[in-house]
Amino acid sequence: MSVALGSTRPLVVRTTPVDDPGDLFTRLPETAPYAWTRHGEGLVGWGEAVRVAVPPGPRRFDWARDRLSAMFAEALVEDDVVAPGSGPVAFGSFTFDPESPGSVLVVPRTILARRDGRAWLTTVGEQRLGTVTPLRDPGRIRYGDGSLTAPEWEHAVARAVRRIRSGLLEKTVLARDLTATAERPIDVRLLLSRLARRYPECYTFSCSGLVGATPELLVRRTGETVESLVLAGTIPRGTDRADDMARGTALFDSEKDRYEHTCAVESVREALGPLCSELKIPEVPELLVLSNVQHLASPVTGRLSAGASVLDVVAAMHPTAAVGGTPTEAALEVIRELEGMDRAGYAGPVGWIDARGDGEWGIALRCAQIEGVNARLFAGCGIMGDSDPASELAEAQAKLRVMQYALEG
Ligand SMILES: C=C(O[C@H]1C=CC=C(C(=O)O)[C@@H]1O)C(=O)O
Repeated sequence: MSVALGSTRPLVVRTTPVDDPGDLFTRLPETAPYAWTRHGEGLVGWGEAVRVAVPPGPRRFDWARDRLSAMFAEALVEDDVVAPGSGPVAFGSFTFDPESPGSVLVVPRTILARRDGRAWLTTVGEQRLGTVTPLRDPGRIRYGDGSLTAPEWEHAVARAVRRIRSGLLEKTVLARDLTATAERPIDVRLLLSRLARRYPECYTFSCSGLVGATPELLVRRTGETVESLVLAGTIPRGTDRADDMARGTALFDSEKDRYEHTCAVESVREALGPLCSELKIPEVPELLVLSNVQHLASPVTGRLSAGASVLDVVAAMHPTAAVGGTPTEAALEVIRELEGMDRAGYAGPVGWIDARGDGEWGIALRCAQIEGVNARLFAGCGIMGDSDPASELAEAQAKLRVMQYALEG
């Protein structure tokens, strides 16, 4: 099923260079902003020229690719920039579970981009300048439990640990949700600005109400080159520099975290290997230090052997063991049974694709689904046979603080 807003005639797309627009978020109108940025660069969009509801099912990525290829192939495009992200672009968010509804692709009416010293504006159809209103504060935020209370979630972690120890699987990832209610409608632009300022290393995203700052790049495709940043293994930040360094070292030396990380790296190797003629994965991870936590991180690069689009690569990679587990099917079964919730877009792929098949997709972590005054926040942790439920809860709380900060400032 697909729903096209506006005309079903070919899209008329025009991309022109523009002067450096500065902070991209200051150009966004309040209604339905789209974003994918890091270190002040990337794409923001607004208005909806086309919205496509992707039907659930195991072939949803292929369906989405075919639908977009057909739409982009018949578009009338004038592109004076010709760079990844110029010409027609769709933002997208896919649910974690292929059987859950809610996966969506949107071609914004206007996209403003800034990258490598260049900036450009893409318009689809008639140009309508969105009115930029001042950012609005949502007022006091009240939090509530999501599907499980904290003790219930610890209990679920303990059950997962028992399953792992019984030999049914090696690793799973359990997530929890929190609800938040604001006094006034939540202005997504305010969340984006706060997230980008505090988490410049992360990819700040907004797509159809799913808003967050993820450190985990699932895949960037630029022509034949693919890049990914595999994360798994986490420790909260320390209280001072010495404590921070000690924790970083402990994370690096932790057998549990190193093995958890290896599972995630191997799942990426398995997924990318068949698509690539060349794949470089470092033997030893590095530390990624964020404002709230530190992660074990492995930057991966590869050369695509056949003309796979970024969505084909996403299809092959999702779900990695950083958000699913090892082996995948057994881990997903444990998640379905123990989490007691639908993850919706959390831990699913989020990002953008252009008509050349280039694009950037992250794993939607450190995020919330926003609707009016309501938000649903998510965070999860890799669970191993020696996981301690209380430490996993503390880690989940540290991850939830990203969106709590975005809401409260
Ligand atoms: C599942 C999440 O994080 C994943 C990514 C990085 C580190 C993780 C960990 O150490 O557990 C998780 O695998 C989340 O942030 O909700």
